[in-house]
Amino acid sequence: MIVAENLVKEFKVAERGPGLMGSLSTLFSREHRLVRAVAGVSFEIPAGTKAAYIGANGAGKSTTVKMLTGIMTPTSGRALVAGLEPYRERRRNAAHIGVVFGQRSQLWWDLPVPDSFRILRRIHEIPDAVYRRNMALFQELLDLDALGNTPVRQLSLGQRMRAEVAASLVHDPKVVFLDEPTVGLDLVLKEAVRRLVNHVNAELGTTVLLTSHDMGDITAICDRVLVVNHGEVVHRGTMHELLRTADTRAVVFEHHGAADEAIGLIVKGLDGASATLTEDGRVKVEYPVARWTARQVMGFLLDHFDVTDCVAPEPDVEMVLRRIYAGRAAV
Ligand SMILES: Nc1ncnc2c1ncn2[C@@H]1O[C@H](COP(=O)(O)OP(=O)(O)OP(=O)(O)O)[C@@H](O)[C@H]1O
Repeated sequence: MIVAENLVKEFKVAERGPGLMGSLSTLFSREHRLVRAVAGVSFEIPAGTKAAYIGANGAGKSTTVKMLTGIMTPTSGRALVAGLEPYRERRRNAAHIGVVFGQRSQLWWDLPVPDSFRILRRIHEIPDAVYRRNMALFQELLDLDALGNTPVRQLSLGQRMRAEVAASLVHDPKVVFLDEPTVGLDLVLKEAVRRLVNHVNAELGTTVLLTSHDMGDITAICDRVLVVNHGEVVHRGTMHELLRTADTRAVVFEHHGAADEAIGLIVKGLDGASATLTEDGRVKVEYPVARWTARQVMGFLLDHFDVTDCVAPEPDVEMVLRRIYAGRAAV
């Protein structure tokens, strides 16, 4: 449904000297450098998939999404969304995609939210039954009525984002691009947006591409993950596969005996491992996977302690991503 084939986007940026004179000379300068925001990205997202497109600030996510939504033309390579090249066929493409861009609004700035929806209904020629069904769903989950007749420009960020997410879905698009869709929302509304996106995906098979720094959004919505770093995709797969790239694993256990003695013994016996006391009085062992297998660590614990309970928690997704962003892991 969404295909990126070796997508590249370069920007020509004027070289700027220091200080005010530097800024002024930029106006006349012929010195430019090329910024490679997206450096040959390829991926395929099948219909009905909910994919996360994640990466550090400046990694090239928004630029990729701008090419996929037709706002920008690639320097080279090709994008296909539901069979169309978005930047060549912007109007046809707009009919079957929905977009939320944190900073850009698809609503009419000087009009109240209900007016924007009436206009969108006309533009997309949305059948009555579809419009009514969707507006009822948005009301139930996002309480759009509460936004009243305030012009969009006077809404808070969170209020506007509720309307933006609804507007992106009002015409039953085949594909929805969500760039930071829960920014500014409180916990209850974040949850509502996640439910809405999951609902339309389950009911209508809507393909979702989500860009977010909010790990809660990613784990609650996405079944696939693409991680981009310095303009290139460095990981693709399921969330589980992403977590398996962690270079440390953890085991948390309870035992009959003193925790501080256990901690000392573990640090001595398992080279490179750390052991800490958890808030609820259990011992957490973190070990490098390059040095120890789970079997060896479990064997050590069972040999040395009278273990009464033991769990192996999933690696922390933020820790895994920090490592990838820092350039120490490319999968
Ligand atoms: N119009 C532009 N002109 C020049 N450089 C640009 C332009 N747009 C983006 N860039 C540069 O391209 C790189 C990628 O930017 P992009 O906005 O795609 O990153 P991002 O991954 O979406 O970041 P964030 O998480 O901060 O939103 C950055 O170095 C940015 O400065």
